[in-house]
Amino acid sequence: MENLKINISKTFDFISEEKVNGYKSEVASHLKSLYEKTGRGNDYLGWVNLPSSIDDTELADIEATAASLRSKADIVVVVGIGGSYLGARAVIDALSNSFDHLLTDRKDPVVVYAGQNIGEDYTAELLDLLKDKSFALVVISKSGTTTEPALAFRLLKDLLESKYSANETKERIVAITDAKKGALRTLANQKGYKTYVIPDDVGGRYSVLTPVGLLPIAVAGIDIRAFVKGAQDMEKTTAHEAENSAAATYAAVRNELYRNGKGTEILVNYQPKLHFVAEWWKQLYGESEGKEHKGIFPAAVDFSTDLHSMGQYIQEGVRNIFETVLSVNKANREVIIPRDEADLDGLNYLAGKRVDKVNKMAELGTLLAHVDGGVPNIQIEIPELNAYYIGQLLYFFEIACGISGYILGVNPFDQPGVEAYKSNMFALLEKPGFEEETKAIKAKL
Ligand SMILES: O=P(O)(O)OC[C@H]1O[C@](O)(CO)[C@@H](O)[C@@H]1O
Repeated sequence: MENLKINISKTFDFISEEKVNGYKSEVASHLKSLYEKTGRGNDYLGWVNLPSSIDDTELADIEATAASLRSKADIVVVVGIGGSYLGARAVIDALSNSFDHLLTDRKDPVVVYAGQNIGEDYTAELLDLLKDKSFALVVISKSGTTTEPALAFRLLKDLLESKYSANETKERIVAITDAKKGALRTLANQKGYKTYVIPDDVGGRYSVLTPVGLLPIAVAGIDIRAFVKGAQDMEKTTAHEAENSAAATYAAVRNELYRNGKGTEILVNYQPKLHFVAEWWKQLYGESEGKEHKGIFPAAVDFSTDLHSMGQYIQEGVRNIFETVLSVNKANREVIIPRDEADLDGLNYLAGKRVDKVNKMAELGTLLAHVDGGVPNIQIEIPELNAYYIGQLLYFFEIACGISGYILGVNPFDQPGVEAYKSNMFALLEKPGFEEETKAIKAKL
């Protein structure tokens, strides 16, 4: 198997190669602090060795639970938000048929999501859908107290309980949460649900290689062993190549771009299946680096779709952006463009070529146009879209994020800023214990 590669040559019109190389000793020392767990936020570094520490028993247990849910349910609802949702969705969407939910001759249950928003219509429509369907729940919350998934879980659990016996309901719920703390842990223990533990030292956005990601991914019928193997190989390669690794290069180059006025990074894909990899990446980098009034703003686009909406801005708007392109070498499927006698659409010059050829030329043409327009470009080359390379990619981004956050000079493993909206929401909802905040916030209205 190959490794994914990084190409930063198209940044050197904007920053100096020498300067990027100058980060090497700093990167080496940050990698050392990650491996030795001595840097800032070191009580949340359990993810660093997750790939190499997952054992066969754990994988087999997850596979058995997934098999049981798959045999019972036509729809499995994954309830969670943020890091308790995005990793699973990123991998499942990247590796599933684009029209998965419409396939009728299926052997895998349809995976749908809840608790990642508080939309009442979304909730009502989901409850309507599930009423007459055989479904199961995987509820995921590290804290066990996050409002969005707790609310969705209460409603979905009620529906399950109204359809099935207490014992059958129990068989259809799996909870993934803290070993001891939180409302979800208390409930799961009381009801006797099958549970998995999110280790104390693994934060939500770094948890895709724990049962948080692995169980839903296995439920979707994806080979979690290949996914883990990809991450393991990336863990080994990064440790071995250290400051010369793809992760080290990515961390260095994006910080050098940031120091040169490029405060927004746009993650670009040309495969719509990667949309949720970008959503996962946005949380990873946004929550890790956006603090102390610092940090690159992580944005994302799906090309060529968004070339017809965002392309103008990227080409000619404020020059504070750079792009990181997820470039997939080889499409998994082949579609040949047919010849047409009349050629009224003028497409015969493409006859006999693959659709992927057009996509690749759109990618290359865009890269050159954007660089010419003043947008530095980083390319991450992924040999093909499969579980192994997605495993490599996600671990690559995680370790690069740890290094990058340390270069930036922040703690990449906390997220204190997320509490502000929660506190306001609780005050406005008059949650017990928030009486003072309620008074204060009402005075502002
Ligand atoms: O797993 P939990 O505790 O429900 O948290 C979900 C998400 O919410 C956050 O804690 C932010 O509120 C994220 O960091 C996390 O990924």
